Amino acid sequence: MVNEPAPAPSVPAPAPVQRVLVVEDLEDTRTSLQELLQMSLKLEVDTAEDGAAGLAMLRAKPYSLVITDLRMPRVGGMKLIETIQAEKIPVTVIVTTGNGNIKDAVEAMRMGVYDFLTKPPDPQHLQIIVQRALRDRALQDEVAALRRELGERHTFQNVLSRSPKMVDLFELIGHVAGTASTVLIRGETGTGKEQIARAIHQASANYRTGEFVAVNCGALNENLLESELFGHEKGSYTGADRKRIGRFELAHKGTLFLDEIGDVPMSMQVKLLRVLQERRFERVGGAEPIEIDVRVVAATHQDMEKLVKDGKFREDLYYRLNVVRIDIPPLRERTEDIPVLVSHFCQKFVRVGQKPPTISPEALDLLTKCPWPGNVRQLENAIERACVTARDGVIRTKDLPPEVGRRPESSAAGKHPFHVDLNRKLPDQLSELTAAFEERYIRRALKRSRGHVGKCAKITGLSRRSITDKIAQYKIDKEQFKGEE
Ligand SMILES: Nc1ncnc2c1ncn2[C@@H]1O[C@H](COP(=O)(O)OP(=O)(O)OP(=O)(O)O)[C@@H](O)[C@H]1O
Repeated sequence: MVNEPAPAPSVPAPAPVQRVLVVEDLEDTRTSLQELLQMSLKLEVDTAEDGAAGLAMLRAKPYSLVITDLRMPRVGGMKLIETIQAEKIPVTVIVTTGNGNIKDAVEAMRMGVYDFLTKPPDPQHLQIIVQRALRDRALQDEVAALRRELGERHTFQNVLSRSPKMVDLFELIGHVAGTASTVLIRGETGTGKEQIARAIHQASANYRTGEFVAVNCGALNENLLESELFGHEKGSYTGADRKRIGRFELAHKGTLFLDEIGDVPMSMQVKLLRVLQERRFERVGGAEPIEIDVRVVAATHQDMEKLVKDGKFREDLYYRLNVVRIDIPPLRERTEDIPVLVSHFCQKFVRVGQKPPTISPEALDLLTKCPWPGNVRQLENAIERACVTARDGVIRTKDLPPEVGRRPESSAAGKHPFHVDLNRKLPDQLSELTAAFEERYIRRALKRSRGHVGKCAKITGLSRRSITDKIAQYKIDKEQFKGEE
């Protein structure tokens, strides 16, 4: 399924430069605020004398921040805030208020404004609040842009999908990106858990400047895992002849990907829980606490609730990890992704100096019907192989591995041809049997005639026209017989 692109937003796009609008009816206050912001923070600052004028300016050009008085003639600050929200204008609002009107400011805060300042504002305080508001606005705009990108393109950081379930998941990534939350990704092997973890890292404004560090928790025994995650001091155990920096430290300001989290031994689970709670740990054999700011993304193919129920995984750690949960559906539940993935892998594995191969409809049909127990990785491997064997730039059924369900014989394969099912009517079963026999016969004849329709017609005693019809009816890829005997 291909979703329609999101409609173009009807509000002005977020401000590319950080422009501020001061809305204030008292001329002196208005100009002094403008000058202060221009001089101290070098910002571009416009002014309006009331809410109506301010609104007209907000609709005409993009601003990052509005600093507005609440009590003004014509349209006051509250009305301005309400309209900004109703029209979804992407701008941050700070209100200014006289000392006696704190109640109004509190009411405005309840409506979702960023902060309030009492008049006359202290210049230093004003600078700090405005800088913070502009920084947060920039982050919000970035996340919003990212969400639009994810929603529209169905592609992010090489994660491709056309499936509505996956597109929802992209939205979730966009949301998670703006937070520091721990994420638990669940999915069968090869569904793309690590790739999604990388996408979260890349999308996170706060963490993408650091490293993406992956650890396969299932591949290491308890001691190795501890030293791998936390590092060790020189001489902390026999053989530790040098200090070693652990993965948590390497991932500082970045993302730590804990793959196969369900395999972490119980004693290590306690240690992991402590780091997640306190964001600090000591190296093995060390006493000095090391503070870290890391986003943890864990992944598993296991049923975590069952592990918890069976006493193999700590419940408290499970809840710590499961703050945001991402379930990646298996490929067989999103077959609409198969064509787009196939074409992506054809481009990835194109042979040097050649154009990426195309795929025959019969081969694509087979790929769509395969249950793919190894999911996207298995599909990737199948296409990599097919790119090598494909002739004339086309991947045909014969280029696919047998496990994808390539059946040179009857579609009734697997069942005894004379399987009698008394729960079904005889004529129905007879016509199925005839069709299965016919398909088998035609395949054999095509094989002998090396895919040549005329010769196949001679062998079968049917017309060329009938052979062509039968080939279409049974979805036979006659090209696969070329060169075979
Ligand atoms: N949606 C996708 N678009 C493009 N490539 C994908 C997608 N999903 C997975 N892949 C590719 O499939 C392969 C397997 O993905 P990945 O290693 O992320 O899976 P995994 O779920 O972490 O596997 P495992 O459970 O075995 O650790 C990778 O080469 C990855 O690039």
